[in-house]
Amino acid sequence: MLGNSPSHLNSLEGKGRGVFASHTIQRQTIVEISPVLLFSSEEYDLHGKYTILDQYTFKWTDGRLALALGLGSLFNHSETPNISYTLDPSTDSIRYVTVRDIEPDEELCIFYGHNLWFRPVESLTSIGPAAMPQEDEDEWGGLSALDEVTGPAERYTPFQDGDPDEIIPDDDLPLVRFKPPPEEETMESVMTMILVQAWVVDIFDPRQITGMLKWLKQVGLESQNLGHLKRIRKKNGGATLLLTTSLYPPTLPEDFDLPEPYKLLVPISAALTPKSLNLKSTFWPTVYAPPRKGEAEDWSRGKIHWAWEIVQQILEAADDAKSRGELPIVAHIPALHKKNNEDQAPVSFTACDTRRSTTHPLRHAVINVIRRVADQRAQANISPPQALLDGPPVALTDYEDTQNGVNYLLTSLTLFTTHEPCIMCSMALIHSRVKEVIYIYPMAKTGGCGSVACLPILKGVNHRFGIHRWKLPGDISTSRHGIDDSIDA
Ligand SMILES: C[S@@+](CC[C@H](N)C(=O)[O-])C[C@H]1O[C@@H](n2cnc3c(N)ncnc32)[C@H](O)[C@@H]1O
Repeated sequence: MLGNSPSHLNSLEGKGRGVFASHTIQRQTIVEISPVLLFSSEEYDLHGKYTILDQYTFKWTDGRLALALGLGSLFNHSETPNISYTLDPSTDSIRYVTVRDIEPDEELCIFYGHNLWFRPVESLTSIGPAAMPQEDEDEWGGLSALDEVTGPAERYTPFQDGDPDEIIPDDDLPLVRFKPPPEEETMESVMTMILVQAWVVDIFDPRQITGMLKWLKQVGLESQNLGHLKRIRKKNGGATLLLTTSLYPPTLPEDFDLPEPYKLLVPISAALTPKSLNLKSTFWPTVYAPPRKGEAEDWSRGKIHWAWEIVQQILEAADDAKSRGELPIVAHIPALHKKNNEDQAPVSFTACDTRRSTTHPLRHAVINVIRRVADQRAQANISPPQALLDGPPVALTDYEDTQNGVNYLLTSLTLFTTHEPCIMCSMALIHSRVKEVIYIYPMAKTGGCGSVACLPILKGVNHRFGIHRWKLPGDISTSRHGIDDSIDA
């Protein structure tokens, strides 16, 4: 270690030399500025790629090849880097900056890209060969053409071992929860709440109620997402039974001799305050669920593992989008399970931002992915079920137009996105009733999920969704998915 230098070299089994912190280093500290040696691709093809330098060279901003001097060539790779780096063509140098606080003797690592030419020591428990580099996509090293391509690397994924149901404490999570200020459900927000159309049926003989509740269970209607509403409303000695909020009424069991079901407007969410309970219950008996202090869903090991994999996938998809000339913004909705049909393979949706290729200013990744879900739903709903065909003729388009709530496309679903959604996209997510949003890069000037504004907590907005920022891979300004911070994602 030289003088007061923040870092020093050391060796690690399986990695060779690496750079280590000499003392505690704070987040956002420049730990190294390495001048680079630049040489042409012809020189590289003729000589460089046949030498050890091949493991240290990478593509410079203008297509030439670069070798970092100083410590720059000695940072090892990590999937969870604590150092980000910026290429500076004006000084032909690279700046290395810490992305979080660093402990003394901790190794300082950067992220080389997804196409490694070696197996990282962290992944040695997994089976299969390491991936080969692809010249155009790699940011670091391994630029020589290789003899055979052996498939993608088995990625090292934290949280994959151990009990998947174990709840992980917030401090150990790879993400940060957005904590909205405490809220009160005001009369105004209750008045602007959105109601949804539901099918109900009158039951005149109270002895039939138990039988009908059993029937709901048998046909799977009981498990529908209506936990915020009571099932039965008492009426003139009889009762009205809430059946479903689906587009079409269910076919009722014949042995009960019930009248035709009809539609009613019912609240879309539980009541947060006694006042809203009174109001909502005038539409339909509603459950009272005042928000518990600090209420937030726990993260299990299994859920983090699931999310981790998806985060890596969308980062790769953003690389792809970038290589096609699009903005490197990707949104993904995993595993859309069809209700009451568990045999159906889960469907997931991914879309990237296509503003550039379509020259259409609204083709944001989030809007594109919601559209995909809508298209899929539209296809699934193309023909009316038998119950409707048996009834009086109804024009399908009129029928759909009158259905409040059929457009709640993302109920119970999580949306992943590389960049914090802009205000337009955050509003679209509210309309779609998404359950939670996980984004990687905050957008300080345009983000609608906590940066510039937080749409789901605005007055008059009647749907809340959870917001999480993934802690990786660090600062957008130095990331490979960096975009102009005035662009709305
Ligand atoms: C740019 S050099 C880094 C410094 C290198 N460790 C050394 O001693 O010269 C890249 C090489 O380091 C090794 N390396 C870097 N990160 C690694 C990791 N996570 N696991 C195993 N080897 C790694 C690989 O051999 C790779 O070709």
